[in-house]
Amino acid sequence: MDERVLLTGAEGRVGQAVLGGIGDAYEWRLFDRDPPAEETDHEFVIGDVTDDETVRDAMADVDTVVHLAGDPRPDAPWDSVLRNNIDGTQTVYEAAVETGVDRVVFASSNHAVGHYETDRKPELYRAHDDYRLDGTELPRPSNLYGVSKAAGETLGRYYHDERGLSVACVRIGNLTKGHPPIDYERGQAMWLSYRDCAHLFERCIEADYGYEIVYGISDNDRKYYSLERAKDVLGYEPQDNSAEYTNQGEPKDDV
Ligand SMILES: NC(=O)C1=CN([C@@H]2O[C@H](COP(=O)(O)OP(=O)(O)OC[C@H]3O[C@@H](n4cnc5c(N)ncnc54)[C@H](O)[C@@H]3O)[C@@H](O)[C@H]2O)C=CC1
Ligand SMILES: O=C1O[C@H](COP(=O)(O)O)[C@@H](O)[C@H](O)[C@H]1O
Repeated sequence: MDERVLLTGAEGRVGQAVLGGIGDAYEWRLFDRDPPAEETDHEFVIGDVTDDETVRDAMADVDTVVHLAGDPRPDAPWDSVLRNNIDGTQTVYEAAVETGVDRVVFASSNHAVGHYETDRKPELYRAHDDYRLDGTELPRPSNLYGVSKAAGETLGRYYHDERGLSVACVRIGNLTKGHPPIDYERGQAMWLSYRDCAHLFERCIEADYGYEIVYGISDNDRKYYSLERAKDVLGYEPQDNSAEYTNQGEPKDDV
């Protein structure tokens, strides 16, 4: 509870999953350009992540930044990802080193490596296929949004190597609440449940590391992302598996 954590993009889906699971575990300062939709007990800063002064001020006395704010749309246009994702992320890293923050956890995406799927789909989405990406591969973005996420990872590498910041980049799969994506093989292979999401970000706040790229998915039978690095370095222990649900999202126990 002594650890003070700044959460950018707190009002979004990932932010709500994190706060729903580990909202009581830390002293949070929430940050979003939108005001809170519901009353919150946590400190809340309304601001834009491209505004360096507001971002620096929000980092006062902060130990860790969980940086989620950005445009999450796979089809987002260049001007939006350039501003919200690339400029915003550089602003966050720079403010972190200037204010003495220990670590930044960056929300990267499956779309940073989407083109590894091109010649392997749909087979790699299936449980019998043992092809795995493990985080050591070069980016192969599927869109300009994925390019912006690869840029965020590279900025993190620079701020770690040159400025000594600890950085964990989580290539998040497909976060959905309650059950895996319906009728969508790709989404089921990279499903991240809400509780596994909260637990993974808790591990990113707690573990010791220099610079890491890990995959953020549940322990799905169908997976094509390795979870070894997240388990070994962060101590990630996922609880959920999309194979426990039907293609329509019903728990198999109930069917
Ligand atoms: N939801 C998912 O399955 C995945 C999400 N991600 C990444 O996780 C992060 C969060 O995604 P979601 O919660 O799904 O998106 P979301 O759209 O639900 O939430 C994003 C939040 O960031 C805020 N925001 C956007 N631009 C901002 C700016 N310039 N300054 C301040 N606040 C800003 C928005 O107001 C919103 O509350 C994003 O960076 C996204 O790229 C990555 C892979 C999968
Ligand atoms: O990065 C993201 O990825 C997920 C999954 O991508 P999809 O193309 O299979 O839907 C997406 O839902 C999310 O909005 C995005 O931020």
